[in-house]
Amino acid sequence: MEALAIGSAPPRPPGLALPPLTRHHHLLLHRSKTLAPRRLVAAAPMDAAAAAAGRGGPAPPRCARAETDSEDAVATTSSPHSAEAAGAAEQGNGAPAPVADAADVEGVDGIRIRRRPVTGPPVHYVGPFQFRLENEGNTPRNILERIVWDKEAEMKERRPLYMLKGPLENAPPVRDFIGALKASFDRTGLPALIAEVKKASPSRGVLREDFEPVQIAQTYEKNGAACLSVLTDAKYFQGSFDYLDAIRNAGVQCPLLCKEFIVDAWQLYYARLKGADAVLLIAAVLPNLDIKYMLKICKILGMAALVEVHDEREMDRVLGIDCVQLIGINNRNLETFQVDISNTKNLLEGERGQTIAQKGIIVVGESGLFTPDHISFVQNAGVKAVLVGESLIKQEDPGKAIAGLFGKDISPVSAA
Ligand SMILES: O=C(O)c1ccccc1NCC(=O)[C@H](O)[C@H](O)COP(=O)(O)O
Repeated sequence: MEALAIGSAPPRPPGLALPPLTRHHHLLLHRSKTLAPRRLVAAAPMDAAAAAAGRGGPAPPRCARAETDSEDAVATTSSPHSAEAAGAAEQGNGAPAPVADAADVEGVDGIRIRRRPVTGPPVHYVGPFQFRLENEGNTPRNILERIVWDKEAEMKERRPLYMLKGPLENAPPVRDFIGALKASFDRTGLPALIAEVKKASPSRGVLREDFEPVQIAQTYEKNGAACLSVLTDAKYFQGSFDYLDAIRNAGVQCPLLCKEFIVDAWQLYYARLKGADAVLLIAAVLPNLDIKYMLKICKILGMAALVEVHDEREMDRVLGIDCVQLIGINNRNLETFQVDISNTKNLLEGERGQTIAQKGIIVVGESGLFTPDHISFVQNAGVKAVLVGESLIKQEDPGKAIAGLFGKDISPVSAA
C-alpha cells in the first residue's frame, strides 16, 4: 500500500434542497424509498499516523448518516440497487464508506464489474491533509471499471436534478429512434445504420484529429445513416453533451443516441435536455433493477433505450426484462478490448434468437464492422441495425464511406 500526502482537503459544498417534487421526481422517490432505505453505517476513517505510514489502520468507528432527509439526496439517487449493493454510503468527509466485500458487489444481478471502489477512493482526507492510499480495492481492474468509477465521481459534481426541470420543459421534441431504424431497414433491405460521431476511444486513441461533429453528422445523414450515436464522455472519448444540441441546432433530422456510460438517472434527464432521442444502457454496468428503473424514466421522457449486452449471461438477463425494445450486441469486450463479430451470431442462435423474434425486439450489431461482408454476416445472424464508428470516422469523408461499408449507395437520394 502506498501513502502519499498530496495536498489539503477542499471545502465541501453545502447541501441543496429540492423544490416540490415533479411528476418525474415521484418515480425516483418511489424507487429510492422502496429500494434504498436510509441507514446508518459505521465509517472507518484512516488513522492519520497509520495513513502517513502507509498502513490502513481504522480509527475507532463513528456513525454517519448514509442518506440524508434532503429531497436532493433522495431524488437523485438514481440507481438504488447498485448504490445499495455497492455500499454507496457517505462518510462524514464526503467519501463513500468502505463496503464489506467485493463479492457483494459482483453478485448484484451478475454484474462483474465493481461499481465503486470497494475500499473507498484512493484519496482520503485527514484533517487538512490528503492522502493517496492505493490498494486492490480502489484500483480499477479494467477500463470499464475505470470509466464507471470516474463517471460516479463526475456525478458528484453535477447540478442538482431540480435545476434541470425548467430547461427540460424547453427541450426539443423527441424523435422516433426505433421508427427511423425500421423505416431505413424497410427502405434499403439492409441493416439500418447508426453512425457514430466519435473522436477517440480508449482502445483506439484519437481516431480523427480534424473532428467537426456537426459536419460529420451532416455527411452521415446525407449518405444514408438512419440515426446517429454521439459520444458524450469527455475523458475517454473526447466527446461532449454539447455535440447533441449542436447537431440538432444545425438541422440534422436523424434521431440521436446519447452514447454515455449511464450510472445515474440524472444523465437521462440531461441527455433529453440536450436533445437526445435515445440513450445507451450497458448491462455490464447496470444491475437488472437499475435497467428496469432507467427504462421507466426513459419512457416518461419519451426516449428509446438501446440496452447493450456482450455475452450470453447479459443477454439472458436483458431478455428477462419487460419493455426492452432494442438490444445492442457489442462485439467488443469492454474489459479486454477484444473484438469478434461472431459474437453477434453466437448470441442470436437458438432459443435466444427465437425469444427476440417473438418479443419483436430489434437487434443492433455493434463494433468491428468494416466491410460489406461484415454487414452481410451480422444481417444473416439476425440484426436489423448496425452501430458503426471507427470504419467510417477514420475516412476522409465519413459519410461517403457509408457506401463502401454497405457495398452500395444507401442514401435517400439514391432511392428517389
Ligand atoms: O471502443 C472502446 O475502446 C471502448 C472502451 C470502453 C468502453 C466502450 C468502448 N467503445 C464503445 C463501442 O463499443 C464503440 O464505440 C461502438 O460500438 C462502435 O465501435 P467501432 O465501430 O468498432 O468503432
